[in-house]
Amino acid sequence: MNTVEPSLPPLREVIAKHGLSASKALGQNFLFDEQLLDRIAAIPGALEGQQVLEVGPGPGGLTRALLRAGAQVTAIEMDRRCLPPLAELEEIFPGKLRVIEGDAMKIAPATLFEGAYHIVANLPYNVGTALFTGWLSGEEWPPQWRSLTLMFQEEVARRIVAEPGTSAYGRLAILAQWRSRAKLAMKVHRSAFTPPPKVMSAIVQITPAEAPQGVSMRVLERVTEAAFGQRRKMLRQSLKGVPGGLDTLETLGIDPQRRAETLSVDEFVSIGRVLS
Ligand SMILES: C[S@@+](CC[C@H](N)C(=O)[O-])C[C@H]1O[C@@H](n2cnc3c(N)ncnc32)[C@H](O)[C@@H]1O
Repeated sequence: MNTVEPSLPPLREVIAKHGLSASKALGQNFLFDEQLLDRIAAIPGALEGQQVLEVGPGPGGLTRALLRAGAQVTAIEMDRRCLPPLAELEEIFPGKLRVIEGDAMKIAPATLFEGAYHIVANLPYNVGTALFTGWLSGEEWPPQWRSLTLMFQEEVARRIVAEPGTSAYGRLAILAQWRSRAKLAMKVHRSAFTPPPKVMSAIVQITPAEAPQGVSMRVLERVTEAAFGQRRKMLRQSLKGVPGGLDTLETLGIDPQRRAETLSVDEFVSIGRVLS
């Protein structure tokens, strides 16, 4: 890792110099603690020479940590006010940072890279879950990305890594776990952010695993949508509207009196396989 980088001003100075008052509408909560940022940048593993997509670099705190780790960073930022501080970072790390002004919701990462890349982001909360589900929903598997390291509100992070039988377990857990490994990598206290959000945050790390054979994403989504759409109801009620749903439970020997949250990810995959 490059531990010494030329004359990087403290992030608080960067914010002051460029008048970057945090915009609530853009979900801006900035991280200034460089040690914390370095620890976040270390979660994906060695990044030396690796391509990284960062969504929402803001004034560039996480960006500089990724650059220090030796990554080749592409950053998508919507707020034009953040472009000058990011341009300064480009000068300090020549050829290592590409900044794209735009809405990450409208840019397919695959169009930005040849070959593998990692995604690392302190996500804007208003679009975080939508971006995340988009990255996990592609038909192509393994995807072009090698890992996702993403900051969420802790409650959302817990839903992503949730286990069956818990109230947090639902569609997000199944989406994140049926062909990936998902783990809670770090909790981040609200006081680490400026301004501090109302709730705690946590970082999840996702790495692709082997996709189970014979199951389509679309069918699995239909089943989990129906099952968790009425999560308090028994499966015999909630899966009524899914053609072949009740027969599939019988075929697989799954008790129709069970509720969605008691089914393991593998059981959902088995249902999806029969219906696919
Ligand atoms: C929570 S802040 C994180 C800032 C910085 N990475 C940090 O950790 O201090 C989220 C950032 O995402 C940007 N942003 C919000 N919506 C976006 C979108 N749709 N596409 C790209 N960037 C977006 C915001 O302007 C903001 O800079």
